[in-house]
Amino acid sequence: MKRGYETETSGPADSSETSVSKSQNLKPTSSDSTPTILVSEKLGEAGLQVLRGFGNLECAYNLSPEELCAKISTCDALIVRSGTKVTRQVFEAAKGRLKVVGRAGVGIDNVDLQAATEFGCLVVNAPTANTVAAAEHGIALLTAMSRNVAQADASIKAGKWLRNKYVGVSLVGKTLAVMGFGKVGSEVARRAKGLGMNVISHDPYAPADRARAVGVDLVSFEQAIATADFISLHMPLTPATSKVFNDETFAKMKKGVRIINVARGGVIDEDALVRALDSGVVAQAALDVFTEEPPTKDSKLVQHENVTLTPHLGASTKEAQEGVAIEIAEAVVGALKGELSATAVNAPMVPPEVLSELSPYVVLAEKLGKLAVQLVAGGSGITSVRVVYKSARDPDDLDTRLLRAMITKGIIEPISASFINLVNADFVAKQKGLRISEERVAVDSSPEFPVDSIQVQISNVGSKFASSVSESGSISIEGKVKYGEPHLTCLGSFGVDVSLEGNLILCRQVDQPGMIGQVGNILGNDNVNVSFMSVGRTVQKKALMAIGVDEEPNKRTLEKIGKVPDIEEFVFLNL
Ligand SMILES: NC(=O)C1=CN([C@@H]2O[C@H](COP(=O)(O)OP(=O)(O)OC[C@H]3O[C@@H](n4cnc5c(N)ncnc54)[C@H](O)[C@@H]3O)[C@@H](O)[C@H]2O)C=CC1
Ligand SMILES: O=C(O)C(=O)COP(=O)(O)O
Repeated sequence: MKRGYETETSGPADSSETSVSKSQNLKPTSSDSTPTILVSEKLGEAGLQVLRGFGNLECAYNLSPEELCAKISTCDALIVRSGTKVTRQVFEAAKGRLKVVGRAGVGIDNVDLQAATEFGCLVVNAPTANTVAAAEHGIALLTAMSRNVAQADASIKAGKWLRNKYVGVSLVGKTLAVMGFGKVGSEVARRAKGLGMNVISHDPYAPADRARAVGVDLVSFEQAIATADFISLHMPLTPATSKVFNDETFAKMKKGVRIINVARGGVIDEDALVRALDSGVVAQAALDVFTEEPPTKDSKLVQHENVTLTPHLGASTKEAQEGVAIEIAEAVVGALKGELSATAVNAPMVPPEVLSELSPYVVLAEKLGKLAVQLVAGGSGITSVRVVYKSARDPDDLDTRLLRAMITKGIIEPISASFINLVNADFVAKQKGLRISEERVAVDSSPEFPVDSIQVQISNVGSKFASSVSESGSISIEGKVKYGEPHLTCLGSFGVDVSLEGNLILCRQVDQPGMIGQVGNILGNDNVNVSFMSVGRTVQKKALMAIGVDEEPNKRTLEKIGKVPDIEEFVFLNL
């Protein structure tokens, strides 16, 4: 029982729904790396099948906030509808394990997106599969309200036959204002035109030609509310739309206006709506959504004779729920596989083709970040990073968000406990006072490749390997992708060619014979396997030796290298 209502054990029913136990573990939870996906509200079977095929699926409905918090640290993904509040406490309780929250529907106002972003948790939604269902429900409420269907039904069941009391109003020729001309709003408009209504719309972001194509004029907010006989709400709940229908705006409406809300309860000040209903400014309201769901049973709004109510059923058709379930299951599985989702809500969307092309550069970017930070004396105190992308492509053809995020990850992860991904990279960088500026330089190479080279410069810091400092005084490293693998190609003013993998010893020495042998002997004698060696020179008779080693040499071995005469400096780097 919630707020005095009887509720189901699961979400809104469809005819195949059976009673579901509070926690239905559909596959044994294992301690292996198979991801665990928690579904906290009723989801269509087709989506559950997709999830079962991928991970350990746990369906646990009607969890209290405390129960959700207790469970979440064992879950890699959480799938919700509108009934689960995914608060900051949930992300905190997840202790870093929760990688993705899937909202099986459109509105994400029940997910704390800021907290999700801070914790590096991706949020995806299913934005298209319930559009028609919501639009049809809007039309159902419009017609039911105008003909008093719900009230008349209740009265006849109460033994009354009231043919005069429930005389309705006609829709044809009336003006409907659609507030929010998005996916649902435009479908409502189309259907209302079919009913012979004159449809206008207010949406500050909708293109006028898209509205015109449906025969709808976009008008100002004031004009919409002042001229409409019916107002149907289809905008998201945001700080800008919260309680946008209030005493002041109700006062500007045509007396006797009728309001339908299939969007979010929070866009209406519900107390003001009761006042407007009582004064007759609003003749009727039909509401599918409420500020608090469920609303209190004895609230004036719920009990008002001129209000028709449904318990957030807009998306609840069999067809929509199957569609939404598949859409969200695929998005969540994709995210758990590390793919970027086309329906990400708190991360840049990178189309799959761009992602596959950038993949090797993503690895290079992270390695360069990781290498650069290890060259900083003390490893911290970094405030300013400059990234230069050399590319033959038009700047508009190069999406660097992913590369920047990976450089940030490479720089921050070795020096902090933060877990960084595409979702939270910019947030964490900002929080740590790290300013990352980017520059694109056009080069005359093949535009077949998105990037020719990436240079990472860290300024205003000391370096533990002076050779990495360029003439401008910044630590500077540059890398390229060669044969699909990341390579370091420039360090300070030294040109090098080193595969960026495993562990690396960099030594600067006087350019003379025998140096490679001496260092190689030390490593060999101490059982350190050398995977490659490469030497780069400068004109000043200086050489830079890069040695790849399979494992980290112990302190004594490194000391021996440092004592080799003519080795002027060296550094061990873990990539
Ligand atoms: N009752 C239910 O079960 C369902 C409710 N919804 C809700 O319906 C709403 C619309 O969903 P969709 O059409 O899929 O989203 P959408 O994103 O396609 O459309 C929303 C539209 O609202 C517009 N908008 C934003 N701020 C506005 C403002 N201040 N004034 C007027 N318009 C504004 C946007 O420009 C956009 O065109 C959402 O709140 C969603 O959560 C959606 C599906 C089912
Ligand atoms: O998709 C939306 O925004 C909805 O409001 C649908 O909510 P539901 O998934 O039915 O709880």
